[in-house]
Formats: sequence, C-alpha cells, structure tokens
Amino acid sequence: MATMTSLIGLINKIQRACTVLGDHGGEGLSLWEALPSVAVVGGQSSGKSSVLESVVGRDFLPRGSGIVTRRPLVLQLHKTEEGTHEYAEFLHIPRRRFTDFAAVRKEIADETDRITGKTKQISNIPIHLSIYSPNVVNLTLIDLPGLTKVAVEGQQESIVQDIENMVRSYVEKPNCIILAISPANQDIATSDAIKIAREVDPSGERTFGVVTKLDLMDKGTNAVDVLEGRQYRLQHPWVGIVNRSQADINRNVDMIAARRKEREYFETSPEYGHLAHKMGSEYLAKLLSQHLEQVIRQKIPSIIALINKTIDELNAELDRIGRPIAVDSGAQLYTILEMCRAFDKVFREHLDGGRPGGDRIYGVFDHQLPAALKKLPFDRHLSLKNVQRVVTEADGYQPHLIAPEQGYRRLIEGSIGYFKGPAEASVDAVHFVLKELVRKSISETEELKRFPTLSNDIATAANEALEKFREESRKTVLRLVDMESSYLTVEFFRKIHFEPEKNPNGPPNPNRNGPPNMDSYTDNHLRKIGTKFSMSLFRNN
Ligand SMILES: Nc1nc2c(ncn2[C@@H]2O[C@H](COP(=O)(O)OP(=O)(O)OP(=O)(O)O)[C@@H](O)[C@H]2O)c(=O)[nH]1
Repeated sequence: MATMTSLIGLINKIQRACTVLGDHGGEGLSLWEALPSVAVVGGQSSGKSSVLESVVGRDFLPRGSGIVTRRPLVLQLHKTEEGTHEYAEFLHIPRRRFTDFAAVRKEIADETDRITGKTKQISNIPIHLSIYSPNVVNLTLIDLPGLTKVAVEGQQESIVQDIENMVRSYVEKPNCIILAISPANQDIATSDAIKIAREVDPSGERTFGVVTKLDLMDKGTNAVDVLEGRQYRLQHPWVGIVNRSQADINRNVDMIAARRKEREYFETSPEYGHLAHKMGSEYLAKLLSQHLEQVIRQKIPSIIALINKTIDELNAELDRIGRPIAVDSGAQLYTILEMCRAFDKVFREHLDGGRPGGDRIYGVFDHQLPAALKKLPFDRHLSLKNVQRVVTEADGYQPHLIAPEQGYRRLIEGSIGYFKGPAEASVDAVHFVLKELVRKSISETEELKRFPTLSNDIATAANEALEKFREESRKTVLRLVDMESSYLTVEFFRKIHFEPEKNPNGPPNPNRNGPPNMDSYTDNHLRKIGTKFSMSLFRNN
C-alpha cells in the first residue's frame, strides 16, 4: 500500500512536469496522455464542484451562476501526515503556500481570466493546483467546464460545442478515468455525463457513475435501480452522493459536518440503508484512489518505455546538435579536421570491415572480373581458321625455320589485348563502390549531421580524389596488360612446345629433313595450338 501511495505521488510529479513543459496531450509523443487521470464530467449544476470539494473536504472552487469553470483544473491531492496543516499550491505561483482556501478560489478565478480574459471564453490550458492535507487520499482529478445545452446571454453560439469538444478531448483518451456526474432529480436517460461517457467508453470500463442530489428526489421515487446498476450498466459500481444544498452553503455548513450529515443520510435511509457502506463522497474518494493505483500498476511498464524512448530521442538530438563551435579560426580548423577524421574512420570501417561495403570490392575481383574474362572471344581468336591465318601472315615471305614463333607471338599478343576491356571495367566497378561508400560514410558520420555544407565539401573533395585515382588506376592496369603481352618468357614457349605432326594424307614432303612450313601442319596441330594457348592464358590469369 505504501508503495502504491508513492506511485501516485510519482505520477503527480510527472503530471506537473508535463504542464511545465507544455505537454497537455494532443500532438506527437505525449507523456501526459500516457498518465492516468480522473476527469469530472457532467452538466452544469449537476454537482461537479460539490463532489470535488467533498472528495477534498474543503471549499475552494469558484462559485457563481453561469459558466464558472472555463479552464480545466488539474487538482492533485497529496496526503500528508496526521496533524500537519493543510495548504494549497499553484504550479504557476511556485513556493507560495495558500492556507486560506478563499484565496485559492480567488486565484483560480483570476488565473482563468488571465488566459481567457473576462469574456467567458474557454481555454484548454489547465490550471494546476495541489492540495496537501491529512484529510485527502492521493488522487489527481480534473475539473472540466459543465456541459450545456444552450448558449445564454453574452455567450457565443459555439460555446455549447466548444465545451463539449474540450470535455471530449480529455475523456476520449484511453488513460482517462471518467467520473460521470448525474443529478438524481433528472432522468438518467437525459444525463449529459453518461451520454459523452458512453460515446468514448462504450464498454464502461473506465467510467465511474456518480449520482448526486439523492436528497432532492421527488417523494416516492428513488435511485436504487440506478445505484444497483439495473438501469445503466457500468463495469464499476455506481456511487450515490448527498452534497450540501445551496441553503447549507449559504449557512456556511462546513465540510466535516457535511460529510457527517451525508453518512447519516445513508445509514438511516430506508431505501439506501443496505448500500450505505458503498455510498458517499469518502467512499468515492477511496474507490477512485484504489482504481487509480491499479491502473498505474498496469501502466508503469509502458510509462517507463515512453520515458526511455523520449530520453533516447533527446540524447540522439543532443548528439546531432553537438558541442558549441569555437569562434577563432584555429579552433575551427581543428574542429573541421576532427570531423574529417571522424568521416575517415567510418569510411575505413566500411573498407576494412566492421561496416558493410568493402566486401563488394572483393566481389569485383572474385566474380565480376573472372566472369568477364570467361566471356572474351578466345574461341574466335584461337579458332582453327584464325590461328592458321595469323601463323601464315606472321612470317611474310620469309618462312620460319623451326617453329612459327612470330605467329605464336601475334596470337598471344592479340589474346592478351582482349584483357584490356575487363580490366578497365574492374577499375570502374571499384570506383563506383568507393564512391557509394563515400556517400554512405558521410551520411553515417554523426558529427557531420549538423554541417550540410561541410558534408557537401567533403563529398566533392572525396569524389575528385576518387576520379583522379580512377584515371591513374586505368592507366596502370592497361600498362600491366601491355607489359604482359610485350615480353613472353622462354618458359612460356617451353610449356607450349609442339611436336609438328606429319600430315598422313597429305602429299609427301620433299624436304623431309628441312625446316617445316605451313603445309606440314595439320588442322589437328593448329587446333592444338589454339587450345593450348587458350589454356595457358587462363592458367596465367
Ligand atoms: N440538496 C443538494 N444540493 C446539491 C447537491 N449537489 C449539488 N447541490 C447544489 O446544486 C448546486 C450546483 O452544484 P455545483 O456543485 O455548483 O454544480 P456544478 O456541476 O459544479 O455546477 P457548475 O460549476 O455551475 O457547472 C449548488 O447549489 C449545490 O448546493 C446534493 O447532493 N444535494
């Protein structure tokens, strides 16, 4: 029980923080809306103020005819130790303790006028009032303007709808417990409170029905059917109340005496005697407090989650906003270099590992390049016909002596030349990956988030550098290909050493021991040259 009491105290504190921060619910992420509260709803003169006052046990609410409550009043009750003095505090006047409750009433009226003017306008900015007393239970109650049916003299036509909208904006929130006040001397079917409660809480699980003015019912009628839930069903029991009559108020009957009178009324009532232990304003206060505890207990995890989420968002924003920038140019340069280093670190992580992206460069050499090489038209270049043509043309009119070496060289040179295309394409592919990583790294560098111009400058500089590297790399790979084809080692020729074959069907060779000429090479031999070259090209790459 003690923990529960402090839980309500904690919620009270959070609610006050919300008001200071301008969070009255509504837009965006609202802590206010996550907190449970009790809103008092009812038609004008239904007895709302009287119920609130008897729950508190003090007179402190403005009185008067017509529309009195024009701003929501968030009333937080704090139970203090027995024997301590009662006092009230407004959030808008911190550290001033009101012990005179007539002054509290005046301040509520004055503070209402400060925001709305004296024009009978309404405002949804709440007034926060805390009452510290040994005679209350920990509870937050919200007093709302009374629902009306017609605008009276001096009010705009829209006031009826405006009040309804404001009341609805409070009670439609799923965390709002609705204290629906209906006077017993009116048919419950015509109750404004029940009408709006039913609209926003059809199952009745967060509505507490309160029937006032039981003492004012016509002789011979009673509200037992309503109080026992037979006329309109709610999940919670109905509570009957007998407040002070206007005559009592005029006679200055104090609250303690009024509570005693109310208790006596129920205990001695022939109709309600059997319900006496579940009636009256003190019972209502306890019932609400218990229910609020239960709701808070259920809500705590989601409230904590919401607070943590907000903290995370604020921390992230703080990171983004960062430290103040120095004014002197030396320190500014240092800051810029620091940010460049931060970017560099992210970029390096992308390349070396830790962040994704560098693996795509490996992919260029592991998949893309070999796949492109495999597609090169070697079968055409090393086809029987081409090999024959190149070998024949290579020596011009001078026949070769031992092997058609010039022919081999031309074939190899031509083949290696095909590597230039895929080599250049690899440079472009790597360049593309690096450019993409620069873009990603800039957007992932937290420090740069608040400096879009610097981010752009870094991107431009990095891309210019990459462009230069691309040119250099392209030249380098082309040179490498040229180097490969410009000098063929002896070893290479040894590996592809061919024994000339005789043509078994061809004409007899007159120079049997002389140098072989083209005629002495069979198709089969030339085909072998093609295959061997092509194999050796792939072995070397
Ligand atoms: N006899 C009797 N009179 C009551 C009871 N409850 C309220 N009244 C009287 O009804 C009148 C209106 O009560 P309020 O408590 O001011 O009602 P309200 O709903 O706050 O009214 P507004 O603030 O004007 O919307 C006052 O004169 C009260 O004395 C009750 O249970 N019995």
